Amino acid sequence: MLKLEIDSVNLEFDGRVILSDVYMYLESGVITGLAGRNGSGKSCLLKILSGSMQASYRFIRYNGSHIQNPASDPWLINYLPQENHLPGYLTLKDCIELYRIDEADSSRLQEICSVDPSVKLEGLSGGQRRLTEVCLCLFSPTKFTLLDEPFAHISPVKTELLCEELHQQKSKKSILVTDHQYRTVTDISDRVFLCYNGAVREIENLEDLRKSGYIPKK
Ligand SMILES: Nc1ncnc2c1ncn2[C@@H]1O[C@H](COP(=O)(O)OP(=O)(O)OP(=O)(O)O)[C@@H](O)[C@H]1O
Repeated sequence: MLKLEIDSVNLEFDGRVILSDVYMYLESGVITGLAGRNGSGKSCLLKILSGSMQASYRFIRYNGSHIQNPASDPWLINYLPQENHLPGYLTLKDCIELYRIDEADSSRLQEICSVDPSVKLEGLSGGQRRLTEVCLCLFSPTKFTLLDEPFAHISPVKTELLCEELHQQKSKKSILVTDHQYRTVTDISDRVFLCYNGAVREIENLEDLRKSGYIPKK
């Protein structure tokens, strides 16, 4: 089993504390959900874990050993930001190469996205482009995949297909998902963390999300 831990995360912007002494962990074969109100620090935590944002302090361990920069190993973590980030002039075929996706997974990706490999990303609709960027991360052979709002702009039928694929892929890797479609996130996740008041803790059930004020009272 592979384990990635992030510990003692402190993040401030202009003296405003965003994350304080945060600990969270990811394990292979597991889908981890991350919930929390707007602005609670979820995206920042994913960026810090992926190595794309500096924190005032953070300590990352991979299988018990400290790692300085998670981004230095291209096979370790990939990260889907909240906004689409791939240049529009790339075709799906270019992206499949860039993400080192093998032939079998590439066929599956094209099936889910219903996109021709010769099409440029700029020629896709908002939802098609989002789904394509999500699937590229998911099918890429990294050990950990961090997905920030993978269900945004995606139709119900494609959301269901994507959830099925997340289940398939978790046998090969560890997946972290944060998204405000909290029912989808809690349904697919094996464990769920809540980002609240600068801290992150594991929750037991939807009632914990309700108590935190993240989801409405019944
Ligand atoms: N580069 C930055 N400079 C200043 N403040 C920032 C920066 N990036 C994030 N923040 C602030 O940090 C806080 C946490 O932001 P973050 O994007 O992590 O929230 P989030 O939980 O992902 O929210 P949402 O659910 O709305 O996407 C917010 O108050 C945001 O304004």
